[in-house]
Amino acid sequence: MGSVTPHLPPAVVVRDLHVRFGSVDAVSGVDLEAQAGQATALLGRNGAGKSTTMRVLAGVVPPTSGTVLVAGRDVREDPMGVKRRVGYCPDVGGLVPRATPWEHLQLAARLRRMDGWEQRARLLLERFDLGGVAHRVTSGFSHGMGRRMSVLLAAFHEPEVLLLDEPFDGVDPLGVEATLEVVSDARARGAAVLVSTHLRELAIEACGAALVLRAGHPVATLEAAELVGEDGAGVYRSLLD
Ligand SMILES: Nc1ncnc2c1ncn2[C@@H]1O[C@H](COP(=O)(O)OP(=O)(O)OP(=O)(O)O)[C@@H](O)[C@H]1O
Repeated sequence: MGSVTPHLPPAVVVRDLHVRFGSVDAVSGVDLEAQAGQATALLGRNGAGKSTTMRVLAGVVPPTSGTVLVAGRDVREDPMGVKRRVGYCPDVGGLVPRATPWEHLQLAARLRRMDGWEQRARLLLERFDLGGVAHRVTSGFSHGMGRRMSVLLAAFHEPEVLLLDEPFDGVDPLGVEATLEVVSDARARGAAVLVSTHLRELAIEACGAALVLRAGHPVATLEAAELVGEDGAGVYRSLLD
């Protein structure tokens, strides 16, 4: 009998997710599966429900209803377990204004008991062109510098599931390149990656598949190839209208 590859459960499973804030239905009926080694984009206009979905996956916002499993943990039953297994770059905030990049990485390493973290910290800081400001408090950072630092911090501990919410927003080409490398490295070591963005072209570069949301509803699941070029732009526009 030939050898059989063991069937791994998906790293992320979302079934019929609903999130309601008062009278606002932020997310309505989202289904999603992400496998280890895959990157999936969450695409959609402002207010489509991308960040809310990411916050649920990060264990920060509880689902109103539906099932959400991240790295085998149920976000409702074990949000701390989820937080331990993900790396989350929120769409805004996430950095301590009075701490330096080095202090952020030092604290993350201590909390996660990472050995020999200094070399990886230095490498990532150089990759994101933050080596020169490693010891400057982040309160003075530009928007793009803050974005780059948030992506770096999310990926630093090599999480099972990497969640990047608007990682390209206001980021220069070098930062975009570094972020694409981080996504590619994470996939290569078997992490599942989710990238929320409204930038179709960067979603295609970073991810193999995309879930398009409109007003909280899932409207299509596409292969990245279906979104390429003029034809892809047309497909995307038609999904948003
Ligand atoms: N804490 C909250 N309280 C009330 N409404 C909220 C809250 N968070 C999100 N919403 C609403 O939920 C909807 C989805 O918002 P969300 O931030 O998830 O969209 P998004 O796709 O990430 O948008 P953007 O591209 O602008 O970041 C919007 O109508 C928003 O106003």
